[in-house]
Amino acid sequence: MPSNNPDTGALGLLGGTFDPIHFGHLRLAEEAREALNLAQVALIPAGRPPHRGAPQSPAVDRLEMVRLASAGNPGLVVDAGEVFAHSKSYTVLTLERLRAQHGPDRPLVLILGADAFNGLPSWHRWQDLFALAHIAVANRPGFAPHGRRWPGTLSPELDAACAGRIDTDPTVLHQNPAGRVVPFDMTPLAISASLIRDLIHGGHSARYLLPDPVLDYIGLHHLYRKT
Ligand SMILES: Nc1ncnc2c1ncn2[C@@H]1O[C@H](COP(=O)(O)OP(=O)(O)OP(=O)(O)O)[C@@H](O)[C@H]1O
Ligand SMILES: O=C(O)c1ccc[n+]([C@@H]2O[C@H](COP(=O)([O-])O)[C@@H](O)[C@H]2O)c1
Repeated sequence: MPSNNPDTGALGLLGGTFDPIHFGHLRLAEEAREALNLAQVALIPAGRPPHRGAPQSPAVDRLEMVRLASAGNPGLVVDAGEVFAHSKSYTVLTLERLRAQHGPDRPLVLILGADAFNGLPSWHRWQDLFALAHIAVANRPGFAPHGRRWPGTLSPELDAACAGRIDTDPTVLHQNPAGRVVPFDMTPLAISASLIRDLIHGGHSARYLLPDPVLDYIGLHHLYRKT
């Protein structure tokens, strides 16, 4: 039986630009926590995401929106270790920090949407990620893997790196601290931060795509509006 102790049980890690955080992120975290029996999921807003331009909203606002979105859910915690750093938010460095913090035995589970997982071979020191954490991959509308065809659609290098690591039984995540790749299904939600930014920029409503307190914060701070 996996431990749900918030200090020792498997810890999920969901990094993102969160510009802004939305229900796609929150359901990803919540469904991962439930489906994979994670003790908690840490939301880790990126300061300088490596593979895209600078976020539209300042770090302080994106962090506050993540705090507002996760408030009241003891299954979610906020990790501000990346968001104010001046260096790029390389996941391998964050995993090294968290591995040192939590010790060699605690299972760490990096949670990725299918789009992020497909891009893994372009990440900094990506092959080292497997020694530091497990990887759990969720479906995302518009991005190919998984279901019955997965992992047949992976790029050859990702396919090779995942060989012998893939398991559909999430209990493996609790038997080792790192190294397994587990696909899981979440409620498909075709929500993206860029859609929300575009709606607000165009003067349209983004209501019901993200939590009301986050939408209120966006309004109060004039984020994503036409200048
Ligand atoms: N609707 C969704 N369903 C599943 N996974 C998602 C969804 N939205 C975001 N994710 C995942 O959350 C993580 C962080 O995503 P990110 O902060 O880049 O959000 P985004 O909505 O993709 O942003 P943008 O539209 O600005 O690219 C990634 O692993 C991504 O795959
Ligand atoms: O480590 C890398 O090279 C790397 C490259 C691209 C993305 N990431 C991380 O993946 C997460 C999602 O990134 P993004 O750009 O889709 O918001 C976020 O935590 C980023 O820091 C990490």
